[in-house]
Amino acid sequence: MSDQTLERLKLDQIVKHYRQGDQVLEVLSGASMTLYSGEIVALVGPSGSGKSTLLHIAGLLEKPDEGRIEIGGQETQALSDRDRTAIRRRRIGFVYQYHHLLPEFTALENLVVPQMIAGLKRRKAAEHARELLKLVGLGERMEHRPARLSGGEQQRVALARAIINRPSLVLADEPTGNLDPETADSVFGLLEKLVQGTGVAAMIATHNLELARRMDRVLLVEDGQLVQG
Ligand SMILES: Nc1ncnc2c1ncn2[C@@H]1O[C@H](COP(=O)(O)OP(=O)(O)OP(=O)(O)O)[C@@H](O)[C@H]1O
Repeated sequence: MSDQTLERLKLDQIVKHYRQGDQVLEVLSGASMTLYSGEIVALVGPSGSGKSTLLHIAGLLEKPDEGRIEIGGQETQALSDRDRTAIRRRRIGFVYQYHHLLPEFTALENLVVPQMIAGLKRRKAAEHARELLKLVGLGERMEHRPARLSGGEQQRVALARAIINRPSLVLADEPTGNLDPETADSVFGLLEKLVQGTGVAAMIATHNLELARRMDRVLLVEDGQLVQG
């Protein structure tokens, strides 16, 4: 099997309810999808349709009420919380609308920390972080804290952080939602460049339909299900 056909994420008949007072809200009612190596897929749908919920479930941050999740061919339902965390750390990179960088740390340190948590020595981690920061165009800004970076630069660091431990899956929730159209475009271009040829698969929730059209596929959350757009 070629790398391009490897399953990175499989969601099968995912059901998720939330309780709101006496009411039960069914957000996902049998959502299924498969994401293959090398694909960048857009996740679209109206506000409140369940995009973030789906990403949280795919990223093993939340459990569904029903359904199966496979990450890289591995079933996850029966795993302990500890094993779920291990998969999340090793295999999944997250990007959010707000960068979630550590504010007291420089751009460089923000990339060093997750690598050290994954077991790398500081020197090796710093070397790798420098290389990646140069690649994302921040070679001159490595020692800046997030507050001293522009919104676009912060998201470039956040993207670099998401892929620094070489995940096989990147999940992004409105990664360009806070950016002006031109910066959004360049941040998305960077994401494309970073995952191209690496075999990483990415699923990106967005309200930006122009951006969604540039991706390999569009999935629409509609009535709790996923429909090919
Ligand atoms: N922890 C929670 N408890 C109760 N209800 C929740 C919870 N999380 C989400 N919801 C509800 O589930 C629905 C789906 O929310 P979700 O954030 O997944 O939508 P979304 O498509 O990502 O929206 P947006 O585009 O506005 O970010 C919403 O009605 C929301 O209020």
